[in-house]
Amino acid sequence: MALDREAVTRVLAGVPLPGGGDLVGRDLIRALSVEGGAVRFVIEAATPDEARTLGPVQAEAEARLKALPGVTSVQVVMTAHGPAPKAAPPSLKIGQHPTPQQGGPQRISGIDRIIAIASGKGGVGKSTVASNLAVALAREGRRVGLLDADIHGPSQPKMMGVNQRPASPDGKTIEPLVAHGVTMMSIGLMLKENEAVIWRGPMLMGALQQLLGQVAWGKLDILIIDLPPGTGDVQLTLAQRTQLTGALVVSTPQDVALLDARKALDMFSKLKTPVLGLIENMSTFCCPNCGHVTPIFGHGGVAAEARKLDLPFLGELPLALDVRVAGDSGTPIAATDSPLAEPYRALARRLIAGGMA
Ligand SMILES: Nc1ncnc2c1ncn2[C@@H]1O[C@H](COP(=O)(O)OP(=O)(O)OP(=O)(O)O)[C@@H](O)[C@H]1O
Repeated sequence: MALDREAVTRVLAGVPLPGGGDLVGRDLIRALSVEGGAVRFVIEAATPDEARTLGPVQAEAEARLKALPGVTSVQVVMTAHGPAPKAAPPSLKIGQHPTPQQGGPQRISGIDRIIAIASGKGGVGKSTVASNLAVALAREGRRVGLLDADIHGPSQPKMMGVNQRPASPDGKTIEPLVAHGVTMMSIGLMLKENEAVIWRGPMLMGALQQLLGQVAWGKLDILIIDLPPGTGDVQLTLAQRTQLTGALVVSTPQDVALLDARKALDMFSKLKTPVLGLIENMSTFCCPNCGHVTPIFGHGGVAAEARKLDLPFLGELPLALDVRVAGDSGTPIAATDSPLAEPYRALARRLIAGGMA
């Protein structure tokens, strides 16, 4: 039987909690995703203290899931409401409380434009678009930065093929890494592998502020920010503190993804962040064997939505096995000579022509 959310939920419902009840019954599971054999979710504790007592529960849940047939990997993140713990956050002091900021959103010196890549729903390919667009823009000669701000599931280190810990010779400035011509930084590079993230609210804002302000980005034509999916703290903090050129919203053509994309669009409108355009990912599926093209998710939905909302439609990106394989291998397809690099090149050129990159 194929692995699915129900099977995973059943296992989690069997993991007991110290004070009675179980992980599912007491509603502690958030953002559960099951992709192939990869299971990811967040355990949301009420307080940082409770998060600490749930350590053994997290380990038990991981062990039980790993024993479930079909599971190849389990990634669990712990979050907590309430005041952030006083204990030192990860090294290089990423994750400190934010410092007060006078005035409204600010520019980052040396960076001409900042574009956030957003999606309403997880798993629609936002990170894939961010990395490929960054590489395609760099191939067009732009000076490009890529900031992975997806605190709960940073995927850019894997997609861009980097895993070194960034250096901080002076203990204050963080030196970004460079991959495929792109200057990059990810919150994932600052955390130890499997380290539980128990930041919420202020700590999260502090971490983001540090990544924007303490990373030695140098001179950039454009900084691309890969946001977490949805409409949460990171999006809010970013729009309130940083002068964004605008946001690009990625969606698949399915109604359910579009429904969530509308929520993201509504959030940007409330935050007064211009939406520069919509992108349809997984538009059509090109069979790697016979070349036949199928609109698996009902191609054209995002273009129609863009027309309806009077927003620019910036392009369609096909669903293709090679795109995923390239992302998994650390060399985005846009960095290769594959014909599948073409739609990303076209997107990059379109942004450059429109003065957005
Ligand atoms: N056009 C595409 N063709 C094939 N696979 C794709 C494509 N776009 C994304 N994928 C694959 O789908 C999965 C999810 O993509 P990705 O991580 O980019 O999505 P996301 O929206 O950033 O997800 P998350 O919400 O987890 O941050 C990845 O395995 C990725 O390789």
